[in-house]
Amino acid sequence: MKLQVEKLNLEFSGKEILHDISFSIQEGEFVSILGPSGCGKSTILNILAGLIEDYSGQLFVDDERIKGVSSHFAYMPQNDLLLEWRTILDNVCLYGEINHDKSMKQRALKEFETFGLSGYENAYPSSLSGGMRQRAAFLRTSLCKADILLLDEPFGALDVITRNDMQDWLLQLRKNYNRTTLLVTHDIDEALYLSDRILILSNKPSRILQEIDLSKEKKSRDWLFSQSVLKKQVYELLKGENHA
Ligand SMILES: Nc1ncnc2c1ncn2[C@@H]1O[C@H](COP(=O)(O)OP(=O)(O)OP(=O)(O)O)[C@@H](O)[C@H]1O
Repeated sequence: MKLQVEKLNLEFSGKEILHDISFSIQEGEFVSILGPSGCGKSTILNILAGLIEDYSGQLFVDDERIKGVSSHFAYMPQNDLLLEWRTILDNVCLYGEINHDKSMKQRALKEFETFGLSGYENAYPSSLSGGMRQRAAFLRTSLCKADILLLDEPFGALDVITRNDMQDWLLQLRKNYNRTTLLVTHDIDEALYLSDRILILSNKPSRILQEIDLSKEKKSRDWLFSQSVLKKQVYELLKGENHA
């Protein structure tokens, strides 16, 4: 499904946060929003998830206008929000339980191996590593029958090696799961490595400074290491914004 965002504007307490943000995401595309800290990245996801309603502008999914909470989106916030008293299987099936989706348990069990969680179906979150917890949270999000995944800094709290492993895993996963995804990150490497397209935001009031199309690139860690010119260009753009 295609997402179209038209002229999003938002103020918090009279302070302009978002200024005329417009972009679209095609079916199956993986798009990242990269921007300086506090520029409004999470706010954009919160608007899409229906958690903020007092914005101006319009949202369309396949030309249908949407407002408020919509079943088109599955949202994974920064914190994994796993419930410590529920097993991993019960955690990943939480939305299925709420929506009386009886098929979810079967669908979930089939995915444990792909998500690197085999054998942990009946374990509790406290026995999982940070990376495994994020994969469990990601499995819970992707089991939702939503068209578009909204990921807010999913690997932000992980150490650099685990974070890289998770990025490698997600890139692999994308080859089989062609889900339309909008990722928020402030990690340049992560955005370059995972995205078909990157939207770079300015400082507040944020607007789109630049779009980078990477859809034709063959991604690998070696490809990422060879992108020093592009990385420098993005870094200087963001650094200029931090000092603006
Ligand atoms: N509910 C709210 N009420 C008032 N101001 C808010 C609210 N939520 C966010 N803000 C402000 O809006 C701005 C954008 O916040 P947001 O969390 O979207 O930024 P971000 O780019 O995701 O930041 P970070 O990279 O640090 O996670 C910040 O200045 C923040 O303080």
